[in-house]
Amino acid sequence: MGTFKIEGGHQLKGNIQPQGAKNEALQILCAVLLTPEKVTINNIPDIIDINKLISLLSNLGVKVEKLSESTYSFQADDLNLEYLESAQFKKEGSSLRGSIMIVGPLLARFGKGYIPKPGGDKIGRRRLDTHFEGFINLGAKFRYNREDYFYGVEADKLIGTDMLLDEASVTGTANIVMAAVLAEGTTTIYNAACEPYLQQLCKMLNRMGAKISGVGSNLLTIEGVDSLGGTEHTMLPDMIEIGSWIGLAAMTKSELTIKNVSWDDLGQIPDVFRKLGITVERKGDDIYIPAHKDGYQIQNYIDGSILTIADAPWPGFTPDLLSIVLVVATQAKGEVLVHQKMFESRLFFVDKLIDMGAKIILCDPHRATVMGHDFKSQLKATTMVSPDIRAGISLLIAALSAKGTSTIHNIEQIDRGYQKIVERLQAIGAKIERIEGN
Ligand SMILES: CC(=O)N[C@H]1[C@@H](OP(=O)(O)OP(=O)(O)OC[C@H]2O[C@@H](n3ccc(=O)[nH]c3=O)[C@H](O)[C@@H]2O)O[C@H](CO)[C@@H](O)[C@@H]1O
Ligand SMILES: C=C(OP(=O)(O)O)C(=O)O
Repeated sequence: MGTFKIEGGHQLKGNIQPQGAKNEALQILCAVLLTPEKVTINNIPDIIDINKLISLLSNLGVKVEKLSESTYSFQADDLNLEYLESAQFKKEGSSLRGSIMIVGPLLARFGKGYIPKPGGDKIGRRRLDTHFEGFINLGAKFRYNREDYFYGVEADKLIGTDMLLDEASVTGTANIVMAAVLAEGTTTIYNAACEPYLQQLCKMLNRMGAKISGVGSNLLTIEGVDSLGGTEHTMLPDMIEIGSWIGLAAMTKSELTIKNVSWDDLGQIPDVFRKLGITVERKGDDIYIPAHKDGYQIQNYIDGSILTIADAPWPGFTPDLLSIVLVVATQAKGEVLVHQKMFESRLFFVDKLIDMGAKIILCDPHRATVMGHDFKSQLKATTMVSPDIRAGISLLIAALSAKGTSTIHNIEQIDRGYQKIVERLQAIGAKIERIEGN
């Protein structure tokens, strides 16, 4: 288990370039299974989850070529489908969440898709019903082996149909879209997730020859085609990383420029941080955060009532940034209620922040009220264990703002989503070190 040692209380300064988006990359990499032709992908983040998915694709027989640090080509022209029934696949497929999205493409192209219960963050219940109901609607037969948590779908052919998803699941929509593009006839998917990463997937599939309309809305219409061809695709910058760096700048009172953020794809993210009193300035396609020497003040609602920040499916605010909002609020002036609606186990890390001196009341598993210190009291350094990827980065931000030296264990949880984090933070002046192998 790796560890970070962090000396907090230092101001940072400079530019930071966000990595390619993890959650987009997971969708896009699975889409290479839809064609025997070559697909070239740029801006792939070098993080644990993505490297695991690339290795899984390679074990499945996809020819993978690394063309530069962040560009790879993939060619799925001679797959080894027996791998799907191997013990190795059961182990590798269950070690990340994104692997679930190989099922749709495999089902569409080869008539069968299998997956062990996927991993990902232990942040509450994460059901897969939406995915499999979608495949069943397209005509697939479903089986689930409860003993080894193994899911399977099979179909001689998929037939387009109209469906209304029971929830706007992000990976569920991506999976169903990737199955429907090769189905016979037309599929409509209502209550589809429509976040920028899904839009990116649909645009890429259209470039490969798919016929998807309604991209960006919650009603997708997909006219099935017989086959898809190769393409080139570039990942957007990671919006969760961008939000993390906004939080980092505010809490360490640092002047930071976040480069090439693709502003128009950030939705509510800049405004939510502005509601916490943080100045988020647009400079071309960069975000400029000035040093908040006098702190930042949380806005109330017009009627004077306390601000609530809650998640919702896109274009609502992403649940993946609520842990960061929460940690940033601990040093704001004012109060905020953070309401994590989607996941029931994502707020328990506040115990650690409370140990560090933050004023937080965990109202129930979904809601926490934060009373900011307005920098009148600094957080105290401590030793902690990162429970999940976003709590991990939030604790790291807390440690960088705290007085003294903190230690964070289980940093694999951070490494699975943040590329070369030590080097990038050191480059803007952070005192952070990686201690391997303890
Ligand atoms: C690999 C990947 O892309 N992971 C992201 C993806 O996970 P993932 O695709 O697994 O998440 P889903 O969109 O399926 O939903 C996650 C959870 O929220 C609940 N839910 C979902 C939709 C809804 O309208 N209401 C609702 O309550 C679901 O029951 C589920 O428990 O989307 C999540 C929600 O943005 C993000 O946290 C994850 O980082
Ligand atoms: C929850 C997340 O990831 P995953 O779905 O891979 O667990 C996340 O990226 O915040």
